[in-house]
Amino acid sequence: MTTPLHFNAFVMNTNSHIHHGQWRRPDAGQVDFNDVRLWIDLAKRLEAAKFDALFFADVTGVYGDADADFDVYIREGLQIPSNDPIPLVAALAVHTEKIGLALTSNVAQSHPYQFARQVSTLDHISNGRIAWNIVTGLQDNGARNFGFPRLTDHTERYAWAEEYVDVTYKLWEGSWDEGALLKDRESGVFGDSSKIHKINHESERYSVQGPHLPSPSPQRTPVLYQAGSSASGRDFAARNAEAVFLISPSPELARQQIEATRSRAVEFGRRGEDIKFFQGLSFVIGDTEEEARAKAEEYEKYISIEGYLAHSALVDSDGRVYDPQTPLKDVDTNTAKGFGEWVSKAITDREPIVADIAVLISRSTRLVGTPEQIADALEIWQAAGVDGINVINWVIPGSFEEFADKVLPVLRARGLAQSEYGDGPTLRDRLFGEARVNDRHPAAKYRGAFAAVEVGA
Ligand SMILES: Cc1cc2nc3c(=O)[nH]c(=O)nc-3n(C[C@H](O)[C@H](O)[C@H](O)COP(=O)(O)O)c2cc1C
Repeated sequence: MTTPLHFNAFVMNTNSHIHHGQWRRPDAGQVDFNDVRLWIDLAKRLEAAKFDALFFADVTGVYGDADADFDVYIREGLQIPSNDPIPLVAALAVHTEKIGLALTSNVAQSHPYQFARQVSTLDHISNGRIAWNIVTGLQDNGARNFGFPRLTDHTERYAWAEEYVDVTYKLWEGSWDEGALLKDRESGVFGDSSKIHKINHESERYSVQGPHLPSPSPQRTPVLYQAGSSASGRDFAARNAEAVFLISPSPELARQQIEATRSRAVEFGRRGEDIKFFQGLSFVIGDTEEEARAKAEEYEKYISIEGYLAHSALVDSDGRVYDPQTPLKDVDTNTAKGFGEWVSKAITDREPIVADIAVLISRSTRLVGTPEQIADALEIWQAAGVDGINVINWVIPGSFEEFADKVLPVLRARGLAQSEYGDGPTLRDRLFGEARVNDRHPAAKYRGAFAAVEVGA
């Protein structure tokens, strides 16, 4: 039997998120991202199309060298200006009923006590539809905005994330026992203090006494997303993630990453199927192949070479984005060496230039074709182990509308997309068949763990 794929709409509360330059198109609604009505309208459309979730990426500063100027980012509207997804998700929660709402939050940007409280509040407001994309940052500027001299060392960032999630797991899973909230008007007892516990957490960075202020929300722990690809990132995912976000250049490479992460998860006492993998893809859809190709060419006219280079931090030693015409052999960058090697392999009939990198990035996870051809390609991704797709947009809302109107019906006919939301009120119910993290997840060990600790101890 065919299993339906899951579909998320991948967005950011900004003008230019992934496909830089497209905001100049006349149908690009994302220029009005400050207007909450854009997002409410999008969330409703996605829910009508039975998308699993609306997924918000986020950053804590600008890309590139923290000491360089940032005029490229401003000119392009490239993730600046950008708004915080958390209050936006609250607004979307009250205008929708079923769709999951995923937000990104960096461990450096807020204290875990405060963050855990915000998430519990959102999970209450949405009746259990919140997911958290756990990130550790990619920007020196993003670190400096929170009082750190630079981005913390890579391995250390993941150690920090482990410490951070540990605090939140204790608050979400351990601080309140089941049945602690009584709301008993007769007896005049609102909560049962014998079932509510301080967590007395002490670690290198955090000291948190507790108890958690909110009462348990439908999911308690939100659905946990993560996107690390390095060895330490993968270990973190194998231990903690319930969904992993990939931008793999091919199904075969996705398969390798999925298998490696799943077998690592088993070493940590979890099961391979405890983690779902979402590949990021963008789509150019035509009624015929020719129409799709023509549309792809039209999108390419709007591509901002400089935008892609700036986003991928292809900058010189002074932190400046390279001139697009620079021969690749003259590039000396610390930041994006992998891209150079990739382009040199792809372009062999002439001298590759910096602009080639941008074009290749824009095409790397793009599927161009008829709805049938796209469905065929998605079957290949699914066969590689992918459970879902994060649909990356060119324009909002058009890219999602087109996908919903043209591709989803074909996928449904093949059993590859859901026609209705699954049972259960929460996002986790619909992904995993239960509202709470399963017993193999590290958060689960805190259930009841503080019950023996005397109140006030
Ligand atoms: C599809 C995808 C989406 C991501 N979204 C964000 C994001 O919204 N904010 C962020 O700070 N980092 C984001 N990242 C970066 C990851 O959190 C992570 O730092 C990056 O993949 C490098 O992984 P590594 O640290 O294991 O090498 C994203 C990465 C991928 C692949």
